[in-house]
Amino acid sequence: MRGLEEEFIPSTPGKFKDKTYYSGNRQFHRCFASTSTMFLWALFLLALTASYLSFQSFINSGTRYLSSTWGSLHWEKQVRDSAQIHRVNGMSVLVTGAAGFVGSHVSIALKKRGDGVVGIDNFNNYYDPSLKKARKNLLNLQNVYLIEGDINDVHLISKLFDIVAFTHVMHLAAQAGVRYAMENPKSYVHSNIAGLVTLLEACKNANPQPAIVWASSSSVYGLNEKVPFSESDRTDQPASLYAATKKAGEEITHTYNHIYGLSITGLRFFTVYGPWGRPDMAYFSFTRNILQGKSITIYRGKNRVDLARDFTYIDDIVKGCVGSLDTAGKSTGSGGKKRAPAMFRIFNLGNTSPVTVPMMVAMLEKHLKVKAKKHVLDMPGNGDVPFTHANISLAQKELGYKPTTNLQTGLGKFVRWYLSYYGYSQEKSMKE
Ligand SMILES: O=C(O)[C@H]1O[C@H](OP(=O)(O)OP(=O)(O)OC[C@H]2O[C@@H](n3ccc(=O)[nH]c3=O)[C@H](O)[C@@H]2O)[C@H](O)[C@@H](O)[C@H]1O
Repeated sequence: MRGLEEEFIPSTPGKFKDKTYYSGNRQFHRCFASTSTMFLWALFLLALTASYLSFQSFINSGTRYLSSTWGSLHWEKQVRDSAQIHRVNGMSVLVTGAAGFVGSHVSIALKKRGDGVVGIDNFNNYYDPSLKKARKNLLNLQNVYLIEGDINDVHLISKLFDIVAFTHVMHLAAQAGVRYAMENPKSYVHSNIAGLVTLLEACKNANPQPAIVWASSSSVYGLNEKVPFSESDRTDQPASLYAATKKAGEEITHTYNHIYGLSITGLRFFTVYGPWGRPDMAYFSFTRNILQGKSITIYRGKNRVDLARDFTYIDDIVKGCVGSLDTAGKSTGSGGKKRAPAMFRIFNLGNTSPVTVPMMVAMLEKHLKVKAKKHVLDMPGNGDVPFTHANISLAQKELGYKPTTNLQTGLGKFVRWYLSYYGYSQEKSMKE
């Protein structure tokens, strides 16, 4: 009887011709050979995959570093560099709406004095985005990094707080404009309510929590007839959806202050104007139309009373914003929990000297040296209020706020900027 070994391994290979054995052996060899080949192939494929993956990760890290899209290493570096503080006791500020009128001015003022600034703006087309791009170029010159993104983007906002321990948030991103709310109500809810809440959630979760200064509006005084408007006056009669969303913002921020210990300062801006302003505002569109020889519509209130605004020059508003950041108390929460009561403030930032709309037009005519073609119309029921007038004593006391530019001077500066930016010609004005 052949042993097991004999059965499979011939004593003299090639001599033994047993068919059964031979074919079994061949099968064994085939089987052995194919297993080892497969093993080798598997090893080879494994090595190939490993080297491919490491090459891919090398490529990825290179691309991540070089790419400027958000989340890339290069992007993170730009954000960190821009947030770097260059003065003693400086702050690191996230400015939302930084390509906007007030946002761009505040960002530059902060950066110039050595604070760290990172801007974010969604560059929407409520008015010509090319003006926003031009403001972005100004910010670039001052080394302010401006991210193109929406405050509703939860991932982007929380990523920003992961990268930088912002000490302050200057929240100026909003859907502005009183009358446009009738055309596009949802955009007010999207930016002024949903966007605000997204931002506050990120601030609440941040560690450390930043102090927040944000733009409310004089429009919250609505149909109030008591003048001048004081912060303690009633604000429960908004005349437009814009005003209602700003008032809602005041209530929402109060909630986050109360529950999570966020330090909040709300600023009620009064019809801000000046160089690099918003083309949708009356002083701006009137200038364009006067230069183009087109007529302008001047609204008139009940009983033929002229409408009036407490027009406030941009540099004064910037001082109020910076003063608010400088005096803001720290937020007290951490890990989403309030540790102690935090500061909650609301200030009027106005000029304290209202001017009627026809008077404003007369000033523009003087600066432009062109007569306006005026078309006077009774104020339509579109959300407008007949007048605004700020009492600024609280801001004076707490922030040292003191407006220094009257409308005549401020419009002169605006017109000089307008002409240098757009020129006199109609062709250039079409850029708006
Ligand atoms: O303080 C604010 O919180 C708000 O200020 C600004 O709103 P308003 O004060 O309404 O400014 P603006 O539109 O320039 O109209 C000025 C005057 O011109 C009158 N007006 C306007 C247009 C027109 O064609 N004719 C006209 O007579 C008009 O009836 C009004 O009497 C911001 O836009 C707003 O976003 C918000 O920040």
